Amino acid sequence: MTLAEHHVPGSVDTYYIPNFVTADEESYLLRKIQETPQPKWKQLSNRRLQTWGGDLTTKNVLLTQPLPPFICNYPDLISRIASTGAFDESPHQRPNHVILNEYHPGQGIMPHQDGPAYHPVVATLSLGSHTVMHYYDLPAHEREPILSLLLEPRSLVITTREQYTARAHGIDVVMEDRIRDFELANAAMLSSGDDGDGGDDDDDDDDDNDDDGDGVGVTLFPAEGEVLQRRTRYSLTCRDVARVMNVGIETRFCRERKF
Ligand SMILES: O=C(O)CCC(=O)C(=O)O
Ligand SMILES: [Fe+2]
Repeated sequence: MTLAEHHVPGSVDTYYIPNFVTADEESYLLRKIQETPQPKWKQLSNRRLQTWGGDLTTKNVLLTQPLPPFICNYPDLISRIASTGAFDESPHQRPNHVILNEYHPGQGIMPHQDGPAYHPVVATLSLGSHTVMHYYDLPAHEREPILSLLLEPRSLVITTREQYTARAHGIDVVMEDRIRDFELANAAMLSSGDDGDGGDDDDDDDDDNDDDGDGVGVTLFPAEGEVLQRRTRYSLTCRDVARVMNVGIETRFCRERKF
């Protein structure tokens, strides 16, 4: 696979990979996430989150902690992300920091930028539900998005360079997404015929669009017409913090396992 094959048409520095993890891997990851102890969660006003890989100091140094085995060993998510080539020019050639966000239907994240602590590449895996991610020119408030992507469950979206440094991104606070309200830049890249229920699917072909000619897989999720009801979505936002300080004993960013 080359990253270029997954370039989102009309975008700057944005890549979309459907079915980056299998339905079985998704179920496993969701179970592991449910099993994490309550105190690991940080409650924010409109979502809750966990931080894996360590905490950032006020000077943007990562005090490294080991990443959980369920993103290093099985599935080998970190290596799989590294193998896309997206992190080839980042300081550690792979993510060393992951934010897990949980969004219930009706929750989202205000348009924002991810800031200077990270090398300007972010890879985000969606689990459990779709969402629609909007990208904005700066300043972001009260502007129409310049790019909108439907992020399917199990998909990976990668933004790099200018898309990272010169734009904001956000998720609307809505219970359902009216997919015709936005031009979805990745419409022709979506998987199809996949009911998203964690069962086995036979559509491993990334280019397998639906047949109705408009490129949007309208039967992907419980959908009435062109409205996609949101379910609870978990996202893993994976990035490389340039400056690290090893405070633990195991700080090799799960580099050693090869599959
Ligand atoms: O949930 C997402 O896909 C985006 C999360 C995000 O933008 C962040 O954590 O900075
Ligand atoms: Fe962000």
